[in-house]
Amino acid sequence: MDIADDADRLQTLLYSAYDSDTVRELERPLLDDGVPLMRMAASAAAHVTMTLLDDEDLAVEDARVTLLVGAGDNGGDGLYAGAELANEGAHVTAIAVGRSLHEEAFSAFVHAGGRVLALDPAAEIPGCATGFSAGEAGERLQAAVEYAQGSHVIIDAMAGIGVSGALRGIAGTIASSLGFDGELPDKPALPNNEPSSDLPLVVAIDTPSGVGVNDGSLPGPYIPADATVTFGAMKPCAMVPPASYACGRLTLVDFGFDIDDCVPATEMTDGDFVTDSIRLPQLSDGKYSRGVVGLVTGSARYPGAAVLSSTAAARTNTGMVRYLGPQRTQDMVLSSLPEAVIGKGRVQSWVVGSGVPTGDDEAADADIQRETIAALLKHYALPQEVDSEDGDDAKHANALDMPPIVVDAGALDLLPNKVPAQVVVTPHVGELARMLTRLDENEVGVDKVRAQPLACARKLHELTGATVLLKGAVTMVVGTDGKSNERVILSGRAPAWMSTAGSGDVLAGMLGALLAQQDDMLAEDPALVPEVVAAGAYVHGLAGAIASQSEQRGWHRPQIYGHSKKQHFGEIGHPIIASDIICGIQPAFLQLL
Ligand SMILES: NC(=O)C1=CN([C@@H]2O[C@H](COP(=O)(O)OP(=O)(O)OC[C@H]3O[C@@H](n4cnc5c(N)ncnc54)[C@H](OP(=O)(O)O)[C@@H]3O)[C@@H](O)[C@H]2O)[C@@H](O)CC1
Ligand SMILES: Nc1ncnc2c1ncn2[C@@H]1O[C@H](COP(=O)(O)OP(=O)(O)O)[C@@H](O)[C@H]1O
Repeated sequence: MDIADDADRLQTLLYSAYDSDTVRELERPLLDDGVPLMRMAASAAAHVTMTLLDDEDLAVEDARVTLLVGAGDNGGDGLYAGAELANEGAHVTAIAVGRSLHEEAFSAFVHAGGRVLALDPAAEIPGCATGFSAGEAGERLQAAVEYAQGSHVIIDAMAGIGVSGALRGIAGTIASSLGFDGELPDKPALPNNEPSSDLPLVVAIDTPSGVGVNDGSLPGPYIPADATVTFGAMKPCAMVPPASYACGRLTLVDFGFDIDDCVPATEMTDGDFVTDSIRLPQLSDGKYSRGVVGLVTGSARYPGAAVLSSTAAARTNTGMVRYLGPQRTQDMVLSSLPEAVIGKGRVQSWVVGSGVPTGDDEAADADIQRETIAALLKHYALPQEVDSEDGDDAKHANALDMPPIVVDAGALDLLPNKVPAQVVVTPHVGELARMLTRLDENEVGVDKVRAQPLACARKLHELTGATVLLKGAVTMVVGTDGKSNERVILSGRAPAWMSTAGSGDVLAGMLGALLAQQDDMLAEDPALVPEVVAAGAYVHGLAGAIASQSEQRGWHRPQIYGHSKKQHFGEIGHPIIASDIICGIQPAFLQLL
């Protein structure tokens, strides 16, 4: 990545997340130069807290603040932030959840008038009572939880990027008492990630304690935040659900990390990224060179999907759509889309399975669409073993030469075990759980996919080689970077109004169209597949946002500390049906080009 100037660097920071090891490498040269990162981090966290108090019309001198403090540097940030708030007149109490505290931050905190309550009987914190009995420890814990619940703000500094696994011990008990354990974060989908007005407000230091920092999972108890102040660069938990839903409003404190040679762990699409994936019509173009999409979608049982997917494909900057299906769906497609061509012919991409029954469906046996799809998908099967026999090499070459294909809904259970990267599978969480159960031969429940969606999408990519698009409020794409590494690109553009029947059929058609436009480039460079697919999810989300007149979205980029403008009140919008998303496609292109 070549980041030409600071504006480009900031733009990259806003849409990239780096894993904790990378962040530690990035901070090292600054720490070696004596840059006071912890003081800078703490100061930003204190300011964000004061802004939140101000928004709630609470004077800082009247505010009761509870700090939950771990023994590491995350706790150090919290204590310095607490010291600044105490110096401003707030009443700040630190609850120590570990056996020690960051020494200098602790003394700054005490010097500013902060109080400390230790919960671990074996704690060694100068000036704090230790060595109490188990019974007294239980009473202290209960008192600490009640105190925190009764305060105006909780600053969560129990653990940041140094956490390993699920929160255990006192930190785990505090998190399950004040937050959630086993439940996913949920709240009304509002524009601008509005903090709730319920007290206490929760400000997380760097990351909410208990979330999977590097994969956005929720391995155990965690405390959802109204605001998270994160340092240096985002970590994946700031953009990958469900952890991203627990971060609330994000503020990024830019330390000036040199990210030039760093590969992000996850990237989020933005409008500029998407514009690069759209092929503009050329002077010499004809309908065939602009891309022809072939669709085997809809069925006697679910005919509407044929119309939604074909119309969406036709509207997404393509030369032509060819439709294959039973007489009834053909008639329906033609009556909504007279431009469609019925029957076989050359295509630059396929879309299969939307509105087709799955193998478990009683309508599956009699469904001719499944037969057509199964026959087509056989051409994409790769040999399972690397040391293949002679015939397998030819099969391998044929599979690689096939046009890109979007495998949706009822076609997912027909996917061969190993396929090339131009095969794009588009499950929602339930479908992903079923696919993993089939391919991994272990029962994978929907709850597991909900708690660890990125890990599950990665697993499916690893098992099959397919580019995986997992649908949700934040849609995740896991594909290849072309050098045998994986690339994760997310899109959080869609408003929650888009969770409506047929929305996924529209997405499948749009993806097919974008892939058809780029088919020659994709064959040369499979690393483009996840880019084009994530761009498709973004355009789909934007079309839905335009249709629903909503400024709500699955993910909001962070505010850069010190650069933030006051947020305007965004429009929540109104309900839509999937056909409305198709009407939003043209204005979405107008906005992007
Ligand atoms: N990046 C930057 O530029 C800057 C980073 N900075 C800050 O440093 C933070 C990283 O600090 P860090 O390395 O000290 O680790 P940290 O997050 O405090 O966690 C360690 C503590 O957590 C505990 N613990 C661990 N696992 C646990 C579990 N499962 N359940 C329960 N407890 C568990 C562990 O306990 P132990 O295992 O020792 O018993 C220990 O007490 C970073 O997030 C940011 O805030 C800023 O200061 C400035 C610049
Ligand atoms: N809460 C949400 N916020 C934004 N978009 C969502 C949300 N839930 C689902 N979506 C989007 O709606 C679409 C639903 O697709 P799918 O589940 O396949 O529905 P269907 O099968 O009815 O077409 C996906 O593109 C998904 O990303």
